[in-house]
Amino acid sequence: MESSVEANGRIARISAHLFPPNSQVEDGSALSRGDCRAKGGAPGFKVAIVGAAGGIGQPLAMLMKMNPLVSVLHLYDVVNAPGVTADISHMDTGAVVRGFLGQPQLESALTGIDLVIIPAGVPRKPGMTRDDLFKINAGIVRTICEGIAKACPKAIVNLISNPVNSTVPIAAEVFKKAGTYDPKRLLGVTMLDVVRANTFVAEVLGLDPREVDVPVVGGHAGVTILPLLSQVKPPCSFTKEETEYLTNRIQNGGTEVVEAKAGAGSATLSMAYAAVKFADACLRGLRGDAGVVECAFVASEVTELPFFATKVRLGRGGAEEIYQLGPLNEYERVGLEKAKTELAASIQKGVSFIKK
Ligand SMILES: NC(=O)c1ccc[n+]([C@@H]2O[C@H](COP(=O)([O-])OP(=O)(O)OC[C@H]3O[C@@H](n4cnc5c(N)ncnc54)[C@H](O)[C@@H]3O)[C@@H](O)[C@H]2O)c1
Ligand SMILES: O=C(O)C[C@H](O)C(=O)O
Repeated sequence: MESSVEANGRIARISAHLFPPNSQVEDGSALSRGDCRAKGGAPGFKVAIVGAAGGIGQPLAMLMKMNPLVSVLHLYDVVNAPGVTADISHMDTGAVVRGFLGQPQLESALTGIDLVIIPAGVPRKPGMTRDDLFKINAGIVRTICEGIAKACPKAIVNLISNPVNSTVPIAAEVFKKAGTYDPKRLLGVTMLDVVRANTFVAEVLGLDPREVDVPVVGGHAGVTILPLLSQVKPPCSFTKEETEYLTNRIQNGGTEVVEAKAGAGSATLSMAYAAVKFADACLRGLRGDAGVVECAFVASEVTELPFFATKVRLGRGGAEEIYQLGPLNEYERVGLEKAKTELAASIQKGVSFIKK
């Protein structure tokens, strides 16, 4: 039987591991078996979620704690981070969870991190566009990216905060200013558009959504969300009515949820699912897996715009290869022109916010 001194020493060791300097995790949450196991050094990546106590952040934290590629999970928010951290840390999976609360702890939350996922910021209410969130979220994203530039300039960044069409250019400008910009490592998350497109197309085709792959290009707002229905896998064709129904439904999927939630926010659960699907792909890329391809909003030369969402191949350096659009039909070519006009203005708005 172990002596009480040995037992105390072990508890002290666990506590020291769980309560890094500046961590706000409370004592009660510290003594979890999940942390004992991870003390052994489960191999994996260090992931931070910024905005971890929010509607997306909480289920995202839960799902990332379940991801075997994650060894350390930092949960940062300006409110409620200790409670969410205590809760998640009791899950008996490998990742060590640490909580960080408030601006003074942002740098500690980000230090040593491989992948930063950012769902911080306000969500839409009915009647609002994503661009209406710019005023508040632009400043939030700037602050977080300044922290990333200082604490983990080589991390892959998955940016979820809306309006993505402007927040990604904001992040790029912050990183340029700091001298840390690597376009391959900055990815705007458009995975929810793909998830929705796969679901809605599968409904129309009478297939299992897991068998369907719909490329969605452009950006992440209204007409900038451009599903390429002519490139659906498995190969299939749609009537004009089906094409219009599917394109409208995919472009307005976010608004559908905002209206159904009737003032209580926007998509959180499907977004957390999509964010984890995308983060997992980024981690597999970081690990060196071959053939990891997903859609994302990235710095791009596919069109004349400086940012555009297309399929990208994810590797050790982030978005290592950016795929061309492929052949478009007439309906998609018209959609592309509309998408580019709106995207150009949103990108410029983001750039000017930092350059002003
Ligand atoms: N890219 C996408 O497909 C997609 C999908 C859904 C939602 N979103 C966007 O994600 C964002 C978050 O949505 P939500 O429903 O989780 O909102 P929410 O209000 O439920 O949660 C946001 C969280 O961010 C935190 N936060 C605010 N300022 C912060 C800061 N400076 N640093 C760290 N955390 C901060 C808040 O405290 C809150 O916990 C919104 O902008 C929303 O529009 C994007
Ligand atoms: O629609 C929103 O405001 C949230 C998000 O961008 C979505 O597509 O669900």
